Amino acid sequence: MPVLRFDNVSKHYPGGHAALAEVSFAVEPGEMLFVTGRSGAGKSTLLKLIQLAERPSRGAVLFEERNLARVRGGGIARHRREVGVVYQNHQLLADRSVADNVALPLVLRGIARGEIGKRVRSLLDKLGLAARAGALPGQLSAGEQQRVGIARAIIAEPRLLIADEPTGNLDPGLSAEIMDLFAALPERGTSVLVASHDLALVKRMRKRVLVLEQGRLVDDIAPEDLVDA
Ligand SMILES: Nc1ncnc2c1ncn2[C@@H]1O[C@H](COP(=O)(O)OP(=O)(O)OP(=O)(O)O)[C@@H](O)[C@H]1O
Repeated sequence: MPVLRFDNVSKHYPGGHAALAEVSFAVEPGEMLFVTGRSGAGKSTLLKLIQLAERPSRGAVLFEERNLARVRGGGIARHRREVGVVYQNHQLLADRSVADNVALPLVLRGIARGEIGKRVRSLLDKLGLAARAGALPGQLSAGEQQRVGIARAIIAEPRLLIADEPTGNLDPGLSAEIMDLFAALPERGTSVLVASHDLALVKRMRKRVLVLEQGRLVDDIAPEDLVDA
């Protein structure tokens, strides 16, 4: 059963042209893929539909075969807990430590304090952030901040992780490091969908690539069909 399925999805913003037009694709459990396209092609809109930040004008978005159109009220918060989100600008809480930022999704789920401490320490360790646990976000480098953002997005082991231009502010070396982190996630069973316009980086990762052009899905490229950047 796919984790995520877009079935003929179109999105028109009020007064605008089609931001997405008849887009269909499915993401399998543990799969990593990219969505790419020029500025305005519809990448962010596609991710917003998955988080229920926007609703489709036509067609259906299905999460584990549940039509998100039927998810309303308290169901929206429950759905969002199953989808981890990594933002370009981190959106970390400036007055909380790294450990507290990463712990937040577990605190919101009411998990016991001792268990939270254990899970946060173990993940920070894996991401090379153990020594920064007590630091405030403002004391970290851009790459470290992005790793904290990723840690927060994956600590509760979401079924799907989505990221919008997660390496937008980072230099090429750090971008590659962050992408490698994402690529390791499917091993935990998390599917990963990354929007990026950095074609060289996308090609280097050798994963499936969806190509959007003016809201249309014009290509769905298998890893073995990617040519070298
Ligand atoms: N809230 C909105 N209201 C009206 N039009 C919007 C809104 N959000 C996006 N659009 C339009 O929808 C289209 C797709 O935008 P979207 O942000 O999804 O593209 P994108 O591929 O993510 O671009 P970028 O790489 O610049 O972020 C664009 O024409 C954009 O102007």
